[in-house]
Amino acid sequence: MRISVIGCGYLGAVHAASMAKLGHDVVGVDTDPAKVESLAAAEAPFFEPGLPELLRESVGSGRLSFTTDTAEVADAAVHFICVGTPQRKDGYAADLTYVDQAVAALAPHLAPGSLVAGKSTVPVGTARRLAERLAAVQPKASLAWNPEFLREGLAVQDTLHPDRIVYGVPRDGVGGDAERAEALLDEVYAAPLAEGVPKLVTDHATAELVKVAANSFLATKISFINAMAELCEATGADVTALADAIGMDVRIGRKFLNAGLGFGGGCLPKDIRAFMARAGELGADQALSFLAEVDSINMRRRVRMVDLAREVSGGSVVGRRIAVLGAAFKPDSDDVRDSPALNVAAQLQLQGADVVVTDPEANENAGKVWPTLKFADSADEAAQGADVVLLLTEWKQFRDLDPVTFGKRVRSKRILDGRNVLNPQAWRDAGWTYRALGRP
Ligand SMILES: NC(=O)C1=CN([C@@H]2O[C@H](COP(=O)(O)OP(=O)(O)OC[C@H]3O[C@@H](n4cnc5c(N)ncnc54)[C@H](O)[C@@H]3O)[C@@H](O)[C@H]2O)C=CC1
Ligand SMILES: O=C(O)[C@H]1O[C@H](OP(=O)(O)OP(=O)(O)OC[C@H]2O[C@@H](n3ccc(=O)[nH]c3=O)[C@H](O)[C@@H]2O)[C@H](O)[C@@H](O)[C@@H]1O
Repeated sequence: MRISVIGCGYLGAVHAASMAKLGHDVVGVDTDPAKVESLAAAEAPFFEPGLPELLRESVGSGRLSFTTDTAEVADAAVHFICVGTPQRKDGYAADLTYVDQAVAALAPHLAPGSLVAGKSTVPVGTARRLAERLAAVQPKASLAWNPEFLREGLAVQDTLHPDRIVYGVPRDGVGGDAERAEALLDEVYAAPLAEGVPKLVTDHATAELVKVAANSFLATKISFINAMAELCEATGADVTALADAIGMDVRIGRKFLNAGLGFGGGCLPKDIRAFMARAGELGADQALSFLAEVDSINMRRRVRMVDLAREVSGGSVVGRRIAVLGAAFKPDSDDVRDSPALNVAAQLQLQGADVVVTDPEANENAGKVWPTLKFADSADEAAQGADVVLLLTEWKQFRDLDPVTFGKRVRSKRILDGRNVLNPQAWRDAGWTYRALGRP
């Protein structure tokens, strides 16, 4: 089947390469010529485990190509919209400029009977609005919403073997032929469906809501445990033991109960804010008022980490050498969008600390956002002469640090574990002052 993928960033590049892996003939479209050039040369423009191998295989075999010209995808049967929907600069709402531009560029090239399948995360109601616009240009095309649930760092595996596949198909006469939309998506996802991945078919609005509801639930789970961490800090209790204990209840589950510096990235923070903004537009703002609390609990963790760094530095960080381990918003990614680690590093620098950051993959991206920070190639190099070390992104190489040998690098053995991943006893036994969020 011939497929186009419009927007080849963290989501689209992986989707395009994975669809080619499933045997489809795929063309990726992006307005960024440098990204297209890199992908066309089978080079991943960002770090994502497994993506380089997929690109090499499918670009090499000719099943996957990339272009900046939307006209080249006119013969595709299904067009996936994967462009960005960032937070608007003037508030919480999602910026739909890229979605609107992508659909406007695509519409004149749509073949009768083709399907536009939105994957970008959008405010509820967007699919209907786009369907009305498409109908005016190519009434024989259909539009579905097919939200994506992949996690960065595990994106290839999540795309090829998802937990579920959701189709939002036209149900009220707007957006074309529901049966055809479902049949085309079934053809796209024939391999995972044959593996037994559950499929849910619903209307546009429900599919749009499923995506933001899922991300809101995940964000709420993280902020819940971080609120418990605040209580633990006030009482001397241990949030990691608390999470283990409540997580053993199968109704609760242990996943996404890792307390620490909280959530960041290009999705959870902006998605909960866009959801609140949309609820407000719909006159249902009260329904989501709890998400404002989820957001503020999350942002408080960053402030708390800066306060802790100041506290262990004797009341001020001015002139202190601080080594920050991690810049990406999570391990196994080079993404620094709304990264808690980078935010803390920058706050400490603004307060007068001499900050050296190291991240196995994200130094370059972090340097573009905060060019005044210093960067090191390894934890050992960053820690040279440090007064305090902060572990803020839990890459394996940081989790595995040996407190004895690592202790030889620093000036003062003080470590703040922003992700609760180190063994406190082992670090204390090696002479370190160990502090963490939500742990005594
Ligand atoms: N990153 C992730 O893990 C996931 C992202 N999503 C959603 O997917 C969407 C995309 O997210 P990311 O890939 O992270 O963003 P991104 O910023 O990495 O990629 C967006 C890409 O779209 C391109 N683009 C912008 N306008 C275009 C146009 N008119 N035509 C063609 N290309 C255009 C940009 O150049 C960029 O390469 C967002 O709505 C996001 O919420 C959903 C699930 C997972
Ligand atoms: O819409 C999206 O883009 C995606 O957003 C998240 O995926 P992602 O942002 O890649 O990463 P997560 O693994 O969800 O982590 C998000 C943030 O939460 C933090 N986190 C996660 C889990 C936890 O227990 N504690 C915690 O602080 C991570 O450090 C990270 O900063 C969702 O997990 C995906 O299902 C969704 O598709």
